[in-house]
Amino acid sequence: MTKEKSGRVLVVDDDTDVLQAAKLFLKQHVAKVDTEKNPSSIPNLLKNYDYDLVLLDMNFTEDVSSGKEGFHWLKTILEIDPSLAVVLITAYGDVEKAVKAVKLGATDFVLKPWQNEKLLATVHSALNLTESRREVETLKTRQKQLSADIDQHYQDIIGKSPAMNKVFETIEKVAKTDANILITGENGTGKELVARALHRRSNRSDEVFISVDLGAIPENLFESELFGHTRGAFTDAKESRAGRFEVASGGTLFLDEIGNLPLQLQPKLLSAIETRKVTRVGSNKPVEVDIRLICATNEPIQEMVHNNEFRQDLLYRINTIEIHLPALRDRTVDIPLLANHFLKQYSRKYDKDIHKISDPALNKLQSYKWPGNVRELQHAVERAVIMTDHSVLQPEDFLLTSLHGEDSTMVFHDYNLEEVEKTVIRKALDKHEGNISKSADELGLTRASLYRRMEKYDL
Ligand SMILES: Nc1ncnc2c1ncn2[C@@H]1O[C@H](COP(=O)(O)OP(=O)(O)OP(=O)(O)O)[C@@H](O)[C@H]1O
Repeated sequence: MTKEKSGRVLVVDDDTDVLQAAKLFLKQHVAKVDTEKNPSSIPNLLKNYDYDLVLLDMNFTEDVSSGKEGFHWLKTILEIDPSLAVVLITAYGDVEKAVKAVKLGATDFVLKPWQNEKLLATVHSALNLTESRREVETLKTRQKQLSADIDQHYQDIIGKSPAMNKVFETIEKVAKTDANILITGENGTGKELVARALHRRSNRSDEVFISVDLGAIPENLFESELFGHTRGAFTDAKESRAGRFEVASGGTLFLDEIGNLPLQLQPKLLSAIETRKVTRVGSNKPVEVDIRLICATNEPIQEMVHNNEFRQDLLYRINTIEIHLPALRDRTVDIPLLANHFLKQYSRKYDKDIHKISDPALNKLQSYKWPGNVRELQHAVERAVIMTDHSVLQPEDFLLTSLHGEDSTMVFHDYNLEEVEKTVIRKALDKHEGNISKSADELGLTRASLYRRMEKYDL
């Protein structure tokens, strides 16, 4: 089977013989070849037709041999389409000018008279370059769109309590610096929301925001997830893979649940932060990375340092600035604000005409302990919006597990072992507010086997 020809080439030269020779030869190898004698037609041609490569003469007769015309047209082409490859056609003796042109953005040059194989090799590599540049552009656009979609769920940070005002002030002060930030707070208090807000307001906002939940990675995969691996580094490593540090380079890396980082990996993280280099598992070659690091934890990290579970030197590195998010029960003035914000969001989403939460319902929400914090409030409002038949939400629309958030009785509908196991796991998770390490400890399981069971029971 013959390979389909690809690549659309425009050749611009005021020598008709050169144009003819180029066309005759190139049309055997690429999809389309257009030729043009007059360089001032270039802008029009680029506007009306799609090209992947322009072969451009350096010297047009009007300004013989100064090459100025060539530079001028090179600049014009790249202004119209910066992803287009431009290969200059130069005479012997013009090499200096050709080098200058490459500095100005030309992809390469060929010397006149050319050897066909050489010309073809240059054309092919220039076409490949255009293709890669365009692929990168598409991927960047796609990635921006995806990030924007994710970010939509993380837009406004709602709050007017003094504690939240302090958080807003700190965000404004530190976002534009590259300082490492540690965000502390219970589950569901908005740590990821704050991390994304910091990224969005930083000088890296056009780059990626990569979030890694260290609480959700099995222990044996930690190292390769963060630092990458080479092919064959371990049994399952069928291909080389970049770690999250490399992927996040240029942007922000958000390490959630940093307290879960195994002690033996902590020196490697410390060294990555200090040297700004990472080494893939199975490799000896460090790769430079440029990241802004934001970490978050819901564990008492100072206590972990005290118990030798977290390295003091690593903590000093990651917490240049610390932002603490208070538990929702400690900022009850924010509850009506948040509840109304979620009410608006979910009435729109589920197309329901609910315009208010009654005062008694708000009182009920304000006296609840919210062990799952804002995330739990968000789900409570979502469920109320879906289930209610009222246009004003009433106390009975909110099903809160217990007004004190600590229901310690265990009720089994039968003694089916799976049912019992599921209930016990759910209770342990509730007790430790979703903290996997603590729940696993209490249940006498490894974190990995707790994850397996949670998956099995859909918890
Ligand atoms: N102040 C706030 N204003 C608006 N929405 C909030 C606020 N705080 C949290 N949320 C919402 O609550 C949910 C949980 O927030 P987020 O994921 O940032 O919490 P987290 O502290 O990172 O949780 P975890 O510790 O479980 O990772 C998200 O949907 C977020 O948009």
